[in-house]
Amino acid sequence: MATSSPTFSTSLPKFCRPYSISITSPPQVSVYFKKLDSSISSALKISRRRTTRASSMASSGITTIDQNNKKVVEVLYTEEDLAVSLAKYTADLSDKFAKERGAFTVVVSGGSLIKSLRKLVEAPYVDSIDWSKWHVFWVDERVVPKDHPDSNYKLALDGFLSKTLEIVIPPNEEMLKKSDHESTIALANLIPSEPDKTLRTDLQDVTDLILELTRSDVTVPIPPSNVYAINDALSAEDGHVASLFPGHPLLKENQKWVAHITDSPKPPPERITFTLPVINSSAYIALVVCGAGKANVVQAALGNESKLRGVFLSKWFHLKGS
Ligand SMILES: O=C1O[C@H](COP(=O)(O)O)[C@@H](O)[C@H](O)[C@H]1O
Repeated sequence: MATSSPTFSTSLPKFCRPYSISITSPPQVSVYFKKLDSSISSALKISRRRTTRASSMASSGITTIDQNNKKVVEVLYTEEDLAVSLAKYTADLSDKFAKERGAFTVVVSGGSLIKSLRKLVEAPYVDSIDWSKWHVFWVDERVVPKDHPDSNYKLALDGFLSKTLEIVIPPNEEMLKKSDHESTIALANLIPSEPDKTLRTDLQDVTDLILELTRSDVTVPIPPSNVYAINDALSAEDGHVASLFPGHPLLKENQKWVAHITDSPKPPPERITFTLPVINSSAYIALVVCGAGKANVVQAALGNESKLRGVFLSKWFHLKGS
């Protein structure tokens, strides 16, 4: 895993320029699903032909293994099992990064992922995880007030983060009232930094924030290699990741770290999002897919015509038959 600290200029860091990013190769997914719908099975044929190792059938579902003997795609049959597996995976990574780097930088999406992360704030993980090492970012945020039901920030705070740590989340009425682009960026990115573990509430463009973190001793550089990004995407209607929608020009953005979208096909129309090069510079990317309506997009994504253009997954959690 790379540990280099990039040199920054006022322009975009080198590793965000097209094709110069240090990224891991997309995992060779070896798939062997016994119980998939015929539509999904057919989409998996190419992968299956490439299978070099058999999958194992765990009590909770099917685990697939790549050529490096790493579990890549895990199909769970209940949402409960998915949440347990996701918690273990995340807790293990937290442990690894905390020990190796002294920090664990996590990027979360909104959506149903937050509910699926609930096991992390239950025993045994809530006590075993060193939460003080966590640095949490949002992969995308809707431009709405932070107390709005559509806010990914609020979703994660209510459903997950406020139940962890002894994080003191100072209510900041002024910030909560703001709905402008800048405040969304600032508040969408919370840093429970040591030692006070409080939320950062100053207005700051997220790019500057990342650059500051990158330069600081508090944590190791975010891109290219110490981030764990967890996405809940593949929405029924489109198959987006973060606020990057199939067919949208923003998918091709390769100069900015964070981009603004004003015509999101999924409401609300105005959002901010990490760009694909930044997402792909994560050391680990997990995709959590729940919901019957997502079957078609799963088929496309696991097949050759991926709608997740260019997202290199480390781990895919798929809830079967929901
Ligand atoms: O709009 C968004 O939706 C997705 C997924 O939502 P879900 O309802 O299908 O779970 C989420 O990944 C993203 O962060 C969010 O802004």
